[in-house]
Amino acid sequence: MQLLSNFLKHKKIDSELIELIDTLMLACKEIALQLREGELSGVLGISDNTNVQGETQKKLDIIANEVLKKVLLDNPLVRGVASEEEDHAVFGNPEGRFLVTFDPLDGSSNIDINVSVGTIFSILEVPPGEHEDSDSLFLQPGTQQLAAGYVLYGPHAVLALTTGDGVNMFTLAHTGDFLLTHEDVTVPSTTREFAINMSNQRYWEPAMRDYIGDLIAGSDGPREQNYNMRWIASMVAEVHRILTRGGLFSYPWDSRNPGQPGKLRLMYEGNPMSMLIEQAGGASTTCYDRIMEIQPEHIHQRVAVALGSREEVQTLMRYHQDS
Ligand SMILES: O=P(O)(O)OC[C@H]1O[C@](O)(COP(=O)(O)O)[C@@H](O)[C@@H]1O
Ligand SMILES: [Mg+2]
Ligand SMILES: [Mg+2]
Repeated sequence: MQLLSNFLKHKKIDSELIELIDTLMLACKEIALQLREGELSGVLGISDNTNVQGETQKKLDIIANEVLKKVLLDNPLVRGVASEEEDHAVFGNPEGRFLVTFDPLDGSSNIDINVSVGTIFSILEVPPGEHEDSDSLFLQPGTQQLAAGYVLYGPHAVLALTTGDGVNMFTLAHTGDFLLTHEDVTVPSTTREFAINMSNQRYWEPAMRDYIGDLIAGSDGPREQNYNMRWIASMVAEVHRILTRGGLFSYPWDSRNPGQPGKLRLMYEGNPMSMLIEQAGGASTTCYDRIMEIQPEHIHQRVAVALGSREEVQTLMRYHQDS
């Protein structure tokens, strides 16, 4: 089985990008180790802090964030990083070529119950020209991403990676190497499985209520077939399932926070997951528009998300367009 860096060299990926991905994986391996020890290393539970989005930070949110920040900023290729857990972007080498955004630990409500969590990342290039260090360097649409991926810390740790030429998966071996385990992953275009937090149903737009209502009606409704439902409350695990066997995942706008486009974050969750899903032949939208074409206005911007098997996402969009 091929090593991650050999595979990327073989694919003729830019050597600096390979070096950056290797650096990211160093951090993810460290996070995987901390997670493995659980209660034994005293890393479970909540901290006394809240992040910029007003969410209580788990101890492991902070640890994962610190590991990624340190390892990445030690690499001179990195100009700066933006994290879900930091108020503003943090900068390293002024001559660095790359910008990295990350959700250090996605699905952190699952840590204490020993259910899968993950690190989601996106790699951008510093735009041409002279720029001061500021959040605005990161405000590029998802179409500008050079690479994106996640490491899912499940029963085994697995990296899903795209550098803009398909999606490949690598499993973390006991030797500490990521080895190629799935090449050219594709999302089936149709599905009978959906993932959404049904407890928010009464807050959704009528179009979303109608769409999900028709899935639930199954063979007795207009879709004339039965659908199954999953909700892990860990986007990284839901996307991994979709990359593995298809499906539809949505965290839509809801009226609990009417002024907020959605719960998930554009730069740390929406864009990287959209790039992976699109590169695997799926679709990723806000229910109305392609996520990767959104021009971000601030780094912590939120977004409504509906992604997965292409034909099912198109059906969901038709419900919204017709409403
Ligand atoms: O608890 P809810 O409202 O169902 O939200 C679950 C969603 O929130 C998230 O946990 C948000 O990510 P974080 O854990 O990084 O804040 C997603 O992974 C998941 O899809
Ligand atoms: Mg998250
Ligand atoms: Mg998180």
